[in-house]
Amino acid sequence: MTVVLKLGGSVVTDKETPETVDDDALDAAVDAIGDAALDRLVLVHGGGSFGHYQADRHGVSLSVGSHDAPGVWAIHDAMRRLNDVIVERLQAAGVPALPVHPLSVAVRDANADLTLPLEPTRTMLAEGFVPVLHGDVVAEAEAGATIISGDELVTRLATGLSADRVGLCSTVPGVYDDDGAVIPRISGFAQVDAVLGGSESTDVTGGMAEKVRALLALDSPAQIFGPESLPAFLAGESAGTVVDGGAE
Ligand SMILES: Nc1ncnc2c1ncn2[C@@H]1O[C@H](COP(=O)(O)OP(=O)(O)OP(=O)(O)O)[C@@H](O)[C@H]1O
Ligand SMILES: C=C(C)CCOP(=O)(O)O
Repeated sequence: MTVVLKLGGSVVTDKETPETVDDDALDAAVDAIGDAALDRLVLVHGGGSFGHYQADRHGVSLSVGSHDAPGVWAIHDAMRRLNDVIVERLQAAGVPALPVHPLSVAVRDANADLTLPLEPTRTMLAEGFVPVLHGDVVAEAEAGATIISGDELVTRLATGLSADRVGLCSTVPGVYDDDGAVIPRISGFAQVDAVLGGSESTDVTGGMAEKVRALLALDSPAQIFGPESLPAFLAGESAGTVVDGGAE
């Protein structure tokens, strides 16, 4: 059973304060992951107040690249430092976590199509490690370097590793409808187009709308849920909103 789980940057950082880890939220997530002790778990984390802040500052986004090496490095460095904290906390809780930095392995061509070699992640999994990837900057032909979101990594990993379960843990308990109630199941974008806004704070990768779009493109159902439902997701229960594009 292969599980791909993204810890939202909004969950593990204080998104309003640049480069600040939300220690309590991260510790709670790490405890849940440690308690679940899953066999084949791949983790991805987002940028929160680390990557998005730096990306905004240096004018780099999913579509706008940069050739400014110090700027590109500042974005990567912020993400790497957040990744360091997450890997260290996981290891301290007994989880055999190791980093996989997308900048060093992934690339986009001149059409912005992504190549993400999965061998490092696959081999780590086979050897009993828990690979921890993160939203990052990647080299892009004719554009310098652009952002890759944690959500895009999740969909690539889910497909490439034939994941059995996919979860996005965000700050909200699921995708809200017009009345603020959690929608139990989304099977097509038209169903939610009107209610899906972007993220409330600095977020260069599109917030909830892009999450739903990305998950709808998967073959298997995925779940969007809040931190309170992380133990349930890890236990194999359904949590938050199920996004099931295969049912379309
Ligand atoms: N209909 C909706 N239902 C739920 N959340 C919504 C909706 N529309 C917009 N949002 C916003 O989407 C946010 C979640 O997206 P965001 O990109 O911040 O999540 P994340 O993955 O946790 O963070 P990051 O992108 O930093 O990793 C919520 O905090 C909320 O403000
Ligand atoms: C902004 C950067 C570098 C990463 C974005 O990843 P996300 O928070 O998953 O959208």
